[in-house]
Parts: sequence; C-alpha cells; structure tokens
Amino acid sequence: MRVDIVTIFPEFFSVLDLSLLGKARQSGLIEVTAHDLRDATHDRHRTVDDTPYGGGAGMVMKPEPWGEAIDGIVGDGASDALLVVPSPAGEPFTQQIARELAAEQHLVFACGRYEGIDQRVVDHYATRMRVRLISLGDYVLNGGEVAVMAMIEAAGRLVPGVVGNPESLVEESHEDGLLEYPSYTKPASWRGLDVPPVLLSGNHGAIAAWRHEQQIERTRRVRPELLGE
Ligand SMILES: N#Cc1c(-c2ccc3ccn(Cc4ccncc4)c3c2)n[nH]c1N
Repeated sequence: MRVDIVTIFPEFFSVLDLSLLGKARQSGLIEVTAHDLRDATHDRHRTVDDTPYGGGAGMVMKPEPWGEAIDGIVGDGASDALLVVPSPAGEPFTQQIARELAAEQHLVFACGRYEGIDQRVVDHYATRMRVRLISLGDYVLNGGEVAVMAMIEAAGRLVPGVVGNPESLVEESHEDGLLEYPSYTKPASWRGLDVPPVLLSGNHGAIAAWRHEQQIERTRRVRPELLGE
C-alpha cells in the first residue's frame, strides 16, 4: 500500500516511523510519504489560504496549491488512487471504512486546516478519481492531521502482514459488530481483585461462552445501538 499525505504540517507524521507502522514501512508493506503543501506555493510568503468568498470568519485554503500538490502525486489525468479528505462534513469513520481503506493500493490524504479546503478541489478531483470525505467523529478538530493519523493506523494495521498474529484482529471491538470482552493477565489477584475464575478453568468452551456474553453485556450497556436496541 502506498500512502501520500498532503499537509502544511508534514512533521506531524514523523511519528509514523515508530511502532507497528514503522516496521510496516521498513518492510515495504506500507509506503508513507508526507508532502508539504507549501512546496506547491510560489509566492514569497508561501501562501496557502485566503479570505472566504461570501464573507464569514476564518480563512479558506486556496485551490491552486492543492491542485499542484495532488497532481504531483497522481499525475494530471485519471487515477486509481483514492483521495480521502477528512472533514467534519464527511461520512463517519468506522471499522468497515478502515477495512475498505486497507484494501486500497494507493491512498492520498488531503489534510485541510483553517476553515477547510476550497470546494473546487474536491469537485475537480472527483472527475479524475474516487474521492471520500470522512469524519473522525462528531466533534470539531482544527485540521485533518489527527484524523488522518487515526485512519492510517486503523487501516494500516489491517494490511496483511502488518500485524504479526492476524488472529489478534478477529476478537477486537467492532470487528464482529460487538465491543470486545474484558482482558486479564497475571497476577490472578491484584489489590483484592481476582481474575474471573472461568478464565483459569482451562475449559475453552466455557471461556468462549463467557467472553461472548461479556461482549453482549458490554455492548448493551455502552453501545446499545450496535445491537439495534
Ligand atoms: N475528520 C475530521 C474532523 C474535523 C476536521 C477535518 C479537517 C479540517 C480542516 C479544517 N478543519 C477545521 C474546521 C473546519 C470547518 N469547521 C470546523 C473546523 C478541519 C476539521 N473536525 N472534526 C472532525 N471529526
């Protein structure tokens, strides 16, 4: 998988050199490149924003630098890459979307700032490639970088070979539509709190049943809508 990120804060993504995704990059499973949008400007102040047509507070990101930056990644014609634009107006990011992103060969993320990116950037690239506006959640961030970091981590860990033991991906929250069961490790008793005895029983059938019941109970308590309730 190739991942290109366009942002005015490319250094924000240096953290992707660490941990699991760092290993995936070193092994060539995932190639991540952060591009500085200001490298696609040509004025002395490296301007990427301007006042909004129609008035209003804040600034809007100019279309020209975005056009030059994204063309520099996908060329100037049609592209099979998927352009992902984090936006408060986007579709809610879910595990299913993470799976869909993980199946892509080439992802291009456009990280906006200020009040967002001139709409014509999305409109233009929608004529040349698939474009998805995706929201991290129903709260307001100052830009797209945090959202893109979450999307890259959520999708990257699903890319075959990135996670050592694929089994560990199966029993996670949201993977089967339920929240995950509680986990325990040694010691068997800690500050007067004991590990549920069934987990020490060695009875794998009873353990699986208990874990599933815990998933249902936790999902009903915390996220009843996932059960259609
Ligand atoms: N994904 C996602 C997001 C964002 C988000 C994403 C990109 C940009 C670019 C600029 N801003 C700032 C802004 C713009 C317009 N309205 C309010 C704030 C962004 C916010 N906020 N909340 C989310 N869940």
